[in-house]
Amino acid sequence: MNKATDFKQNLRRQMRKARRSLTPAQQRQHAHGLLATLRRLTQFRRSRTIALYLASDGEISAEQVIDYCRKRGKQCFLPVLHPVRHNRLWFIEYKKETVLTKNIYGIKEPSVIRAPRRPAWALDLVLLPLVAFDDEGGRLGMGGGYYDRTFAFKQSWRKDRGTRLIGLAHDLQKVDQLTTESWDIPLEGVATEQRFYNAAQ
Ligand SMILES: Nc1nc2c(c(=O)[nH]1)N(C=O)[C@@H](CNc1ccc(C(=O)N[C@@H](CCC(=O)O)C(=O)O)cc1)CN2
Ligand SMILES: Nc1ncnc2c1ncn2[C@@H]1O[C@H](COP(=O)(O)OP(=O)(O)OP(=O)(O)O)[C@@H](O)[C@H]1O
Repeated sequence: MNKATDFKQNLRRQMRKARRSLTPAQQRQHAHGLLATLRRLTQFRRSRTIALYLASDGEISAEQVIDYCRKRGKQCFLPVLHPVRHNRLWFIEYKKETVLTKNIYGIKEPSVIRAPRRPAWALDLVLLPLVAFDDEGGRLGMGGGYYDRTFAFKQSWRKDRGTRLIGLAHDLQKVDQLTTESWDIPLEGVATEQRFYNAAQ
């Protein structure tokens, strides 16, 4: 294992532990603050089709955001591990009546049978879970490369077009600078319970 990989693994372990150590009261506060941050964001206000996630492992909860979106008539989608294409995500609409099942990581996701899917590029906004971030759009995920592979098409497109990618995190998950890999897809910014870190120049 090389030095950079070692560094990433250690950072993952450290950050996952830190976010899991938050108390239920802090988690609730952060979830509430996150919605306030997003409501101030033009990119969020303008989006009609939004992908979110169901939190696990201490991730900042997006459920208040989901409730808000539904009230505002925005369509919500959840990532589902692609049943055939290795390490890619599908996005399935998440309605009140959507049946959820646990995936191989124990994360709840919509059951794919007969569910309407949406290709990644046809979403207005994707709110991504992450393990660590910096203020230049760098993102460290769980290590599966799911989001990077799914959004690899963005690298060949003009940067200012198509699906917008914004990370969601607890403010404590911020680091000075992450080393970026050739396959990393940069985020436009990261929203936390405290503020929005804008990475777009
Ligand atoms: N809430 C949520 N949903 C998500 C993601 C996420 O990060 N958060 N993903 C973002 O990509 C995808 C799932 N990716 C994941 C990748 C690894 C692990 C994980 O727990 N890995 C174990 C080792 C698993 C193994 O046995 O191989 C670990 O690191 O402990 C979880 C989710 C899609 N859905
Ligand atoms: N576009 C891609 N094509 C092929 N392999 C890729 C691509 N993107 C990432 N990978 C591979 O996926 C693996 C995991 O990548 P990385 O550690 O950056 O994941 P991550 O961003 O932390 O995870 P996730 O997106 O699932 O939260 C790497 O070994 C990398 O080689």
